[in-house]
Amino acid sequence: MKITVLGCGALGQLWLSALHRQGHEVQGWLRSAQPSMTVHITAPDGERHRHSFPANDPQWLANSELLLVTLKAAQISSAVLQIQPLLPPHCTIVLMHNGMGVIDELPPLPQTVLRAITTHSAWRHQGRVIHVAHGVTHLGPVACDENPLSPLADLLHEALPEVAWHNDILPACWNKLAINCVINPLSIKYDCPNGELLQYSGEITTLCEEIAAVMNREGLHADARQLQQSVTHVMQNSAANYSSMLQDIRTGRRTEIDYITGYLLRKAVGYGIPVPANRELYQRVKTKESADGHPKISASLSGAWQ
Ligand SMILES: NC(=O)C1=CN([C@@H]2O[C@H](COP(=O)(O)OP(=O)(O)OC[C@H]3O[C@@H](n4cnc5c(N)ncnc54)[C@H](OP(=O)(O)O)[C@@H]3O)[C@@H](O)[C@H]2O)C=CC1
Ligand SMILES: CC(C)(CO)C(=O)C(=O)O
Repeated sequence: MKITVLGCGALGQLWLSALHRQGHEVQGWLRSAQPSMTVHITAPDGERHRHSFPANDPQWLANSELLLVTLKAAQISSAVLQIQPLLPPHCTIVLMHNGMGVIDELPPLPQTVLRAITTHSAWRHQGRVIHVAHGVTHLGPVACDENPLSPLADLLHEALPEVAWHNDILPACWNKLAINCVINPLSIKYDCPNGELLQYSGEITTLCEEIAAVMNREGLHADARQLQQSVTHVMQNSAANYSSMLQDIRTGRRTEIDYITGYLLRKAVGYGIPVPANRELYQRVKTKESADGHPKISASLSGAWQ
């Protein structure tokens, strides 16, 4: 398959390399104007892969059957809208990111748009991508009436397993959102790796109760105790890791809080559900972002839950 990967950071390079090794024709789409890029991956078992890829070829884009978008949530809508007119109508666009709400920023497009979330873990270090741990990628449409594209899940699964197809991806997105709503901002509040958050179980219970209340109004049948179990499980499995949000704060980058807790707060306001513990964490992260010189919350979000 002819594929363009938009956003060639940690996750994007992982997919570029994996899809190439599976025999697909893959190019990267970069912010900087350059005709090629080199990817170095260190796999979880220590095996190393190095390969050069074409980049930014508009003709390649015009023939792409898949646009895999692996940008940070706030970067997606403007970047996709910039190149979308060059895509053929039969190209499938897959948005693979943490958080929710990006899809609402996009107008209806002629291309099919799918959502993906992943629990793979990768980070960039000295020009390399370290694939820290394998995970599961969940893929599917945000509205159940799309034509099933489960063969795409099979294709992605062959490149970088596990990939699971969902006829409705929203429950999987909400479960991941819930985990990120708890771990990411708490890791900033306590400035610690994920495992150290296990000691704040009372606070985690309150956060999960608020999140479950919003999820239930979304029709997801969430149970606060089960959510807390999932959160605890992720904290234990990633005990030594620093959350992506804490890494963003430490490296002076904009966080994804507006698409994680921010999304939850917007939904909570819409349903009239009080979520004070989550709001307190949201404001804490925004204050930290502003203190570090990051852009304040975007106009479309401002004041909605204050
Ligand atoms: N890494 C991981 O293990 C996981 C990541 N995720 C999610 O996946 C998404 C991507 O994460 P990750 O790969 O870590 O993020 P990165 O920041 O490593 O990658 C994003 C890449 O996109 C580039 N970029 C930014 N704007 C543009 C643009 N307009 N056009 C082209 N390229 C652009 C960035 O360039 P530059 O470096 O110059 O800014 C960067 O290389 C996030 O939502 C994250 O939360 C989810 C699970 C695991
Ligand atoms: C699940 C978690 C919290 C793992 O660190 C994550 O997805 C992140 O850091 O963004």
